[in-house]
Amino acid sequence: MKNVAVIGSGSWGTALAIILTKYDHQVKIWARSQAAVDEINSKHTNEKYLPGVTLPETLTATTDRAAALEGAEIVISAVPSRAVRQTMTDFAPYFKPGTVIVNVAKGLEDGSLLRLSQVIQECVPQCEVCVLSGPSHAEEVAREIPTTCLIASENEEVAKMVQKEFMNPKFRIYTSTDVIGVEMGAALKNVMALAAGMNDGLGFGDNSKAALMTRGIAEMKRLGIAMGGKAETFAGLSGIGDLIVTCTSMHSRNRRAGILLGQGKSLEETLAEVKMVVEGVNTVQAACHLAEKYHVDLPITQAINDVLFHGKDTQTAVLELMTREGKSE
Ligand SMILES: NC(=O)C1=CN([C@@H]2O[C@H](COP(=O)(O)OP(=O)(O)OC[C@H]3O[C@@H](n4cnc5c(N)ncnc54)[C@H](OP(=O)(O)O)[C@@H]3O)[C@@H](O)[C@H]2O)C=CC1
Ligand SMILES: O=C(CO)COP(=O)(O)O
Repeated sequence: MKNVAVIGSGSWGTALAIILTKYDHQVKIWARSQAAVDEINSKHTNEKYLPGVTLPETLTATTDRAAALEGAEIVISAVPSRAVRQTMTDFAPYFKPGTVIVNVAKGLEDGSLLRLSQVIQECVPQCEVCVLSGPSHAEEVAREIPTTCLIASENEEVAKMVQKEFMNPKFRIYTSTDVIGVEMGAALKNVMALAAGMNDGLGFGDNSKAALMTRGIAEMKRLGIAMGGKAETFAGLSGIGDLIVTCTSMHSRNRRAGILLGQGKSLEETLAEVKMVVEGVNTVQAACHLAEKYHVDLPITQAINDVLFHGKDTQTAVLELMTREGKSE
């Protein structure tokens, strides 16, 4: 049993807090809003992010950073990618040296193009940073539907410690030392899920979805390998596994956003309707910049970038993808 702090009271932070509390850890959530803290502490719910789910009564929340981290041996960072640097900078003075931080956000930092574990390590160099990824919608983990994830750390001992602590009969954890591959799979699958949603919103079918996912994983792998990740990681839980769940599940925020975009809604309308964070939208520009930097071709990612930020209509983007020069697989 460990003392675990979860920074962020959104759907994923709350779901992880629930499953860890149910399997005997002492868990405290840090939320930025007092209303969220009051609801968790007194009503044992988080209706905005996990409607219909009852939280364990021993799971508590606070807005106080020092109180949240007091005694914490493992800290989960569960804020969206755009909030990671500021949040970790604000928390930095409260971390004890050697604390293990598990980043669960899936994305890249705009501008710096850094992976999120790199951002966290810059903010809190005194801590051990690792990454949790895999096909894991919060809505299902919170309801104890069997789920598998991956803990990635260059330090295998750290990965094994987190595996041992987080694993339970409903939440199976594998380890990996390929942090680059795991983080790039996690970030890039969100862009593909936007495309899969557009496929559905446009009224396309199963052939086009299968094509998108197959060529999508090829793109993810191409960039991931160029950055130093391993090919086999993209055949695993944080590659094809997460791609499948995000491209096909109605729980996926990215897929839902893609459906609305495919139906002709603007990006602004789409984000307002989905309400929760849509990381693919935040990741696509960074992915295009990385493609330039590493000289790799990412046609689907580029097409999504053109649709989201350069006014290209979805039908034209699909036609252009389909009529590119013929290639060998
Ligand atoms: N949901 C899921 O199933 C999964 C999500 N993830 C990843 O986890 C990360 C978090 O996603 P998720 O929980 O779904 O997001 P949600 O949209 O459900 O919640 C976001 C949380 O972050 C807080 N937050 C937002 N902006 C800031 C900020 N600037 N500073 C501090 N806190 C902030 C929100 O607080 P407030 O409520 O006050 O706005 C809220 O608690 C994402 O990177 C996502 O890709 C990974 C696997 C599964
Ligand atoms: O990463 C996820 C599932 O593994 C969550 O994906 P969405 O953010 O699209 O809901």
